[in-house]
Amino acid sequence: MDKQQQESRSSSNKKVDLGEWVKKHASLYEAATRHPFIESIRNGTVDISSFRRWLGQDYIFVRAFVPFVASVLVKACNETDDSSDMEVTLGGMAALNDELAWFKKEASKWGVTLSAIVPLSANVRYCSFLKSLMSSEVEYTVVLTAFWAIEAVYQDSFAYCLEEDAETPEELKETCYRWGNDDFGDWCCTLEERANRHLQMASEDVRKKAEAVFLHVLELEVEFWDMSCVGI
Ligand SMILES: Cc1ncc(CN)c(N)n1
Repeated sequence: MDKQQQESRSSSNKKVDLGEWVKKHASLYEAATRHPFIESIRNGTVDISSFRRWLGQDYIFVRAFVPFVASVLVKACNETDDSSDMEVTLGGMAALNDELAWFKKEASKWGVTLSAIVPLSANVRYCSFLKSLMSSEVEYTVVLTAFWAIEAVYQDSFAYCLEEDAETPEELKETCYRWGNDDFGDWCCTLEERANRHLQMASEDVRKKAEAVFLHVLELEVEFWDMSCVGI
């Protein structure tokens, strides 16, 4: 075995997992999952105009998220022969169909006209980041990490609003339940396991890219919540 092979063998043996990155970057992870907007839902002081802004902007985000998830699915089919990867991503795609219908129903409940929503700059930045990840140049391990991080932030944030001591207003519980429910939590864990498996096999270079993408997702999530709160 030559030196390069030895290096690549030893890097692939190194234990990497997303839980370790969450601990390593705990303050940014916390900023994304315990944001003042989320805290305000949880303690019942949420400003309803902020909630309505979030709802309209998130509908636009989810529409941009669909082609991103489709691109993850294409990479899963091309780059791995493990059917579990395809199944977990396909499950995510199916959930997005319901999610878009849910946004329409919720928008009419809150008097938000979705066709009139103009994407705000934090949303534009996030959607263009998703687009950049759709390039065939971006490795499957990197996009799987991004996919997990994007979903995990919502799961963690909204599950927090459903904890026993939360004072989330009744009319917002359905929103929190959408991402905070246990089934979605289990699905996120499966996605995390798949991503960990690929990170474990990846080169050091790909792991570095995946970690940078994980951090960038957290920053964009913070900006997205900030955007929802402007003016309070
Ligand atoms: C901004 C954002 N991040 C994550 C999710 C969860 N799919 C979402 N709907 N919107």
